[in-house]
Amino acid sequence: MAEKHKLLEVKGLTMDFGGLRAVDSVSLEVHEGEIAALIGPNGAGKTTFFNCVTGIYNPTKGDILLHPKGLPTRRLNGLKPNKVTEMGLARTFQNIRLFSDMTVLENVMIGRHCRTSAGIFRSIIRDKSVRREEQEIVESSYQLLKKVGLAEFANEFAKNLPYGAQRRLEIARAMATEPFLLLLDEPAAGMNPQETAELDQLICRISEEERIAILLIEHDMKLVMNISNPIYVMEYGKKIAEGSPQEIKDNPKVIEAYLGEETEEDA
Ligand SMILES: Nc1ncnc2c1ncn2[C@@H]1O[C@H](COP(=O)(O)OP(=O)(O)OP(=O)(O)O)[C@@H](O)[C@H]1O
Repeated sequence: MAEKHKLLEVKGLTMDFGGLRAVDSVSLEVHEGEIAALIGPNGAGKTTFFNCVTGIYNPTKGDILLHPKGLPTRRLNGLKPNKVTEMGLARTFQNIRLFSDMTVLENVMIGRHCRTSAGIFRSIIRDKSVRREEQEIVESSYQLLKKVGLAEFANEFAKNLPYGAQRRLEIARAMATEPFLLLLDEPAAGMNPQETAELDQLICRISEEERIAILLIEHDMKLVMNISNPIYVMEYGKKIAEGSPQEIKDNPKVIEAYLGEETEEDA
């Protein structure tokens, strides 16, 4: 079988906050077609890892390499978050970051703007081509809302959506930037079992139909074990295991790390 194309390659990533080493020499890869997961107990360094990869922090050490298909490799270290997004890597946040007083549709349109050509001057004078581009943004944003099951709420204020729907809207906004790799930080947090089951399906659809590779941080073990492979496990900043769901379930180091932690599955 042909080797899958490597999209993200992180080598020896280390992030210090003063005397605290939050991420300690972590390496991982995400390949085309994969839904990969990064798990670990609270405070293991997972979100810090995402923040380094997406330009929020400049890591202390290590390399973050993006290998877009058919394009040269890019080193992401130190790039600003908007540059990382432009390169095809989008993310959602653990704490929902929507524009709550804007409509659901407008929130997605903001994501699309990173792919539009009109500069500020042309946007102000709104020439014909800008108006056409805007119409296209409305249409494609609406199509994305359909994909995540939120089309009927297009004109609702984002703040009025139920929690699970707000998380789906965040995913739609990230998809609007046309990524080939999507990082989801605890997408199921705060969701009820019904919403989590729908999210499970949505993530699989994004992977299969949109051909977007996914790396997700998640505490809901049922969701992780259902949909992701490979799974990477962190504890105290270090990667302690990687493998298939079965390998991770059977790994004594992982079992040890989670002892005493109440997982969502137990809850
Ligand atoms: N900006 C920061 N300044 C100082 N310390 C930080 C900062 N961000 C994170 N940390 C620390 O780094 C460690 C890792 O935190 P991080 O949020 O990455 O863990 P996590 O695995 O995502 O945890 P959780 O599952 O609870 O979200 C923690 O000890 C945290 O307090």
